[in-house]
Amino acid sequence: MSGNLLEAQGVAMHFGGVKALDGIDFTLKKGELRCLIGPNGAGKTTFFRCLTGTHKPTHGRILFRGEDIAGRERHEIARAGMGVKTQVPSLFDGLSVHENLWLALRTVRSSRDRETKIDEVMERVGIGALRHGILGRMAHGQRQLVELAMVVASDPELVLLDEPAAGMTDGEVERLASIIRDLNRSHTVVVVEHDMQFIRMIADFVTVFHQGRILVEGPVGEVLANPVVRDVYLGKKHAA
Ligand SMILES: Nc1ncnc2c1ncn2[C@@H]1O[C@H](COP(=O)(O)OP(=O)(O)OP(=O)(O)O)[C@@H](O)[C@H]1O
Repeated sequence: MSGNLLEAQGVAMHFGGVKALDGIDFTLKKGELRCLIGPNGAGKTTFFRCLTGTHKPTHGRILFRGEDIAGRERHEIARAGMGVKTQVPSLFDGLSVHENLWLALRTVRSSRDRETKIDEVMERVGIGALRHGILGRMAHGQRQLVELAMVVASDPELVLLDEPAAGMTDGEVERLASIIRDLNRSHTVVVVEHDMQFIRMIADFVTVFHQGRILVEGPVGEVLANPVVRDVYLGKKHAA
């Protein structure tokens, strides 16, 4: 056993002739907050989808807690302890935030325990004021926070967030950044994001994707100052 929570070994994903991923070796330790960044078309979303079971990789292994999950169904991967924000299966627009969380926590038998858990999750994500708000009437940013609360409620070992700051106001982005940092005290977190301002707010360690490969990884300050990374973002030619 390597001691890694997640390990990708030689993961490739081909769509016809397009090599969206071309041999990804990636490791993540328990307790990390890792950001996956890279320019458009770099392969971040494809990698995320391989991790969560939306795509079955063409080649390679994905070990989660030591077990190969590559190609498994999404619900099996979720059950193994991965919480994914883009795929919240049971969000009801006609119900309130409290009602949605109540349903999400139906495996908690005792009503009192369930209420306690709901309060805890709402406080953690800072949505106590939205408790009785109807989901379908909420602004985009508020809804994003509710979706995050649904993921937190399931108490996954690993939280995967795909562009969580997309479409949020500056204030909401700041709040989201502090929620994610707080969440990382108890959970391992992976964030796919191309908003650099947001990356600077939350990241310690980043992995840069480029043309289906990992170009470089390291501490955020070092990586963002790397001239090769800058060139890739500015679209200058670079032989990876
Ligand atoms: N379902 C698909 N069919 C064919 N090609 C695809 C498919 N999904 C992704 N690709 C291609 O794979 C490459 C990587 O795309 P991907 O969406 O993973 O990049 P990304 O880094 O997430 O980009 P962005 O930041 O724009 O979301 C791109 O060339 C894209 O066109």
